[in-house]
Amino acid sequence: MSASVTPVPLCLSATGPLSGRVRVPGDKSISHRALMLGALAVGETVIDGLLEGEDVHATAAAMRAMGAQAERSAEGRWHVQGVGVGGLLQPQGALDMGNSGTSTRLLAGLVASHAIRATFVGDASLSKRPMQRIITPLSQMGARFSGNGDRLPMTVDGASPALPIEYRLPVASAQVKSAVLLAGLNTPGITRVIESVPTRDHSERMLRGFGAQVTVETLPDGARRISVQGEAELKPQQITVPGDISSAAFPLVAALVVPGSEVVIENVGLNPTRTGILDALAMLGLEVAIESRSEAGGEPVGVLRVRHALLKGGEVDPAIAPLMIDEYPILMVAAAFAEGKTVMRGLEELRVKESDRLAVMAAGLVACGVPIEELEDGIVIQGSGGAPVPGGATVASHLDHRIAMSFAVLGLNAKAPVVVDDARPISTSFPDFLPLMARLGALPR
Ligand SMILES: O=C(O)C1=C[C@@H](OP(=O)(O)O)[C@@H](O)[C@H](O)C1
Ligand SMILES: C=C(OP(=O)(O)O)C(=O)O
Repeated sequence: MSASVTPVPLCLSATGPLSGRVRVPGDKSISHRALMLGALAVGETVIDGLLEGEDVHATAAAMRAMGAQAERSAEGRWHVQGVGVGGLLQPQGALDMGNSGTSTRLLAGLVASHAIRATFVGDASLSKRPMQRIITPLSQMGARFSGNGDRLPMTVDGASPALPIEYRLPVASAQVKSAVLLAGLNTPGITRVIESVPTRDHSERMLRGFGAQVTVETLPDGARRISVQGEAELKPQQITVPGDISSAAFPLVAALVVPGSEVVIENVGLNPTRTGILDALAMLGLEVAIESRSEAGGEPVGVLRVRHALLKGGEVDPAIAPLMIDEYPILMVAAAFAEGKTVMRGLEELRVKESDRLAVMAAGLVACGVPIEELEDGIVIQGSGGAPVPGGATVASHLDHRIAMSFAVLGLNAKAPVVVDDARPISTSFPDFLPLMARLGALPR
């Protein structure tokens, strides 16, 4: 999916203080969902602030291939003409999901309850990621899967009518929860998902916003049961996508680790199911200041101000993992500069992201001279106490945007430059990462 077919290395080295005010691009999770639900509504949904990263483009292309229209107008506003729940058409070719797990798993849910067949393909990273987690519940709803076991390429034959199920998530995963809820939209009766641990709730919020009947109950054991009434009629919406806290985390940690820095980050989505990174930093002694809170697209938004600070090592409560799952790589970079040891556990899910983020971060940190111990489900990092880390290594990004951006940030306070072997994956989620960092004063060499 990337424009260039050869790796594009990126070299970052120690910089002076970072300063300025920046605005992060639209939230990736919310952008995918806005396109999908817009494509299932009857009429035109208008979206402002959509993330224009490769992952979201993969979703837009898939919705077009299944009959919806999704176009960007000159001023950057997206217009989606939906086909209505039940109206998705058989795509003519394979759906190319690129690097995007969210596109694949949520769209498989949509296809699962339509009388169509779709084949999903992806890049080398996505083709290694497990799909059994969606195959199990969607098969119970009547969809049939064939292809390559629980890996892509994967063909889904949707069921019509699909069967409503009640499904308890065996792993904390918003993608699996959303796949089942989206399948439930075109399923007669009520489809229910139970999650013992809360995960990002953008699907629930946006389904309600589009007029679907969604209820959330707390069960006696504390789990949440989310129910969606099937054969829903979705009403088109006007959506403003808030900025992505997962993207904001990179300039935030950059300001934290580069001496003398002070950075303001605008338009940061602060949905409580996404703000675990702020809680983790607070556990390590840093309260990030939140200024002027507002709301966008049914989600809380705020302005973050962060200054250089010395974190204190400690234990990050594993219970917050689902609320910051994508921010662990950059939190590990923050921990590399803390005073003392930081322990992060409960992170098995990191092993099945765009790369095995535990192994890849561990290898990159070791290469950059940061003492670590990799655990089965986590990592222990010995911080430098604020001093520059040695650096002076080339780190492999393994087609993983968050790994590439994390090591770019590490390079900003390293004795010798840090090279990321391939920066192309950054455009899956944060195409403007380098220009934004440059505006703050961090220029690649
Ligand atoms: O639902 C979503 O939009 C996402 C859920 C998370 O994945 P899991 O559900 O696999 O934890 C997260 O890692 C991913 O970046 C986006
Ligand atoms: C895990 C991620 O995304 P996805 O699962 O959509 O590939 C991510 O963005 O960090």
